[in-house]
This record gives sequence, structure tokens and C-alpha cells, in this order.
Amino acid sequence: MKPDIKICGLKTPEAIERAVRRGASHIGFIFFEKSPRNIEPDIAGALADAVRGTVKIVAVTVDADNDDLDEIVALLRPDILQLHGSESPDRVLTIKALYGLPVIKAFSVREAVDLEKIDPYIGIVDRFLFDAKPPAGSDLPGGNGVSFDWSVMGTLDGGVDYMLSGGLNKDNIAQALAITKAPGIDVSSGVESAPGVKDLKLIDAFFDAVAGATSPKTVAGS
Ligand SMILES: O=C(O)c1ccccc1N[C@@H]1O[C@H](COP(=O)(O)O)[C@@H](O)[C@H]1O
Repeated sequence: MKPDIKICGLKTPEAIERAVRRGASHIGFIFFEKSPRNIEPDIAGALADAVRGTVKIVAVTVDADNDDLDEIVALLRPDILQLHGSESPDRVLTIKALYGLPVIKAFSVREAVDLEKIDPYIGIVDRFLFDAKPPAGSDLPGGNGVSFDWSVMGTLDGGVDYMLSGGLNKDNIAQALAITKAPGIDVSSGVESAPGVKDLKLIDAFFDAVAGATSPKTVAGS
């Protein structure tokens, strides 16, 4: 089955148009100053207006305070908040009460035991997102273009809804889906020609690779 596909870190109308035309279910805007994908909320809001209602608009934040969230929610009008920091279950509950929006909570994963950290969030968040742990010295909690050992996902309870992320690209997405059967996938660096620069050909190639990995196979002679 085709997974939900989120293209994250978008900054241009061209990349947004291509992602949506190729079938993205979600598009993400990054609100984190240290990121090469950081965008101002008013600019993100204007870009999102072109596709609003045709794709889920996701605001990605990292331990944002209420003032920042107020501005992002007012100007972007996202459908979903992705919390990519170390937000506690209580903080997630507060954010959900304040804004009335679904929350995707990101967790960094290296080994199976890391997946146990989701337990206090079950029933609180709407979806999980599993990303690789940042490399040593990285300024970014996500968007590092590195993968984790996808076989650990086999230890996750089958009822948990999640997006797989971290270093996905046109060359590894088929294997990632074969191993995890992830219900959603999220890519940023893997569709870029340089940090923060989306590449339309790589976006196309990513969607082609997902289609190749998820289309029903015809059996010779049938
Ligand atoms: O992309 C960023 O710069 C970023 C910054 C801060 C928090 C999250 C960020 N991106 C998220 O990281 C993952 C994986 O990205 P990649 O494909 O490995 O580059 C994805 O969930 C983005 O939403």
C-alpha cells in the first residue's frame, strides 16, 4: 500500500507545486533558525495558501515557546504541528489544548530500546515520527540526511501509527519500505541538491521510487 508521503523543508513555490503534483500527502515548513530550511512564518503562510486544502500543511518546530507557536499558527495556519524537540507529554497536551491541532511527535532512534520512549506519549500524540539520532556535532535535531537501522522497527507494536524519516532518498526508499512497511514516510535532505535547496528532479525520482516499490507487480504470463 502507498504510504503517506511528506516532503519537508520546502521554501519555494516550484518545489511545493512539484511535491503536491506528484502526490505528497503532507508538506513541511521548518521553523528552526539554525536550519538551512528555516523559513519565516509569513512567507510559509503565503506559500501554503497556493495548495491549502489539497495537502496537509505541517509546521515543524523544536521546543518552541508559546509566543513562537502563536505566530506560526496565526501566519501559516498549519493542519498539523510536528514537534521535533524534547517536548514532554505535558507540553504536548498543553500545545494541543492551546491550538486544537493534531501533533506529530518526533523521536530519534538508534536501537530498539529508543522506541520505548514513545510509551508516555501514546494516546496523547496523533502520530509518531522516527528519525535517526543526529551525528555528533550537528546543530540540527533533524534534517541531517542520516538513516538508522530500519530493522528495529520490527519491534514496534503494529498498532502504532508513524512516519519513517532520516536519510531517505530515491536509492534507499524501496528497501526502507520493504523492511518497515511504514504507513508514512518523510524526506528532506534526500530531495535536495545542497542543504536547504530542493531539487525538482530528485523530488520526481523519489516519487518514482515510491511508486515502483508500492505498485502491484504483474506476473509474467498472466
Ligand atoms: O530539516 C531540518 O532542517 C530540520 C530542522 C529541525 C528539526 C527537524 C528538521 N527536519 C526533519 O528531519 C527529518 C529528516 O530529515 P532528512 O530527510 O534526514 O533530511 C524530517 O522529519 C524533517 O521533518
